[in-house]
Amino acid sequence: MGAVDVSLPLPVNTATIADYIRDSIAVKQKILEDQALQAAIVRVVEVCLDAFRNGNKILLGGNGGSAADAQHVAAEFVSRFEFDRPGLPAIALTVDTSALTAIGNDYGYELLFSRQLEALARPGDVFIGITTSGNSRNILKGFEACDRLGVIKVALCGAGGKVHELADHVLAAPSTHTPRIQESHLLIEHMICALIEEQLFASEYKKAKS
Ligand SMILES: O=C(CO)[C@@H](O)[C@H](O)[C@H](O)[C@H](O)COP(=O)(O)O
Ligand SMILES: [Zn+2]
Repeated sequence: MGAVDVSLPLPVNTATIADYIRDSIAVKQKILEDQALQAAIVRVVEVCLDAFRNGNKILLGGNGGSAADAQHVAAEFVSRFEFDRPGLPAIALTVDTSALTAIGNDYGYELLFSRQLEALARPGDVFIGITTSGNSRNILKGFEACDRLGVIKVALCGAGGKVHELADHVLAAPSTHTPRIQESHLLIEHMICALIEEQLFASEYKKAKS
């Protein structure tokens, strides 16, 4: 067998790469200029701080790339974000393959998050549902369950979708394009983690920043 040809069949289109970067920056620029969205981010931080201070927890759910986000954020709370400090209670409802396959198989994929919320959530907890379309049925059903359970509903979404009407707090990336929305979600998620860490652990924060 001859050497493997690892070159791409077509020349790499650097114009396309530049367009991707520009599009991503454009959505983030809109977030930079969107005072209402920034105020909503602060309100979500306050809601999460209240939950942690009252002994409650944060639960997160999402599909595909947003499932990865749910795990990413939960790990940042439970382990650490920017500096060492005690762990904070957060659970990604996307990680237990036995629960996910049992619920999907026995009750249906739509009930993936609502069933786990019914089992794990307590009044005063916060559910962050991450969905770029804003219409994923399992997230919508999750929010319906929150109403029955006294759980605060935060939607991390894009410009459209039914979650806008269902959630208590809507953090909408100003785009309808899934990858661009996901890139902005990561920015918003990291801002929320940073602000919560700073508020809860002010002296450790100051030490880490000095
Ligand atoms: O990561 C991506 C696309 O960038 C995909 O895996 C994407 O997350 C999946 O198609 C999801 O099922 C989309 O769900 P949603 O964001 O509309 O709730
Ligand atoms: Zn993706």
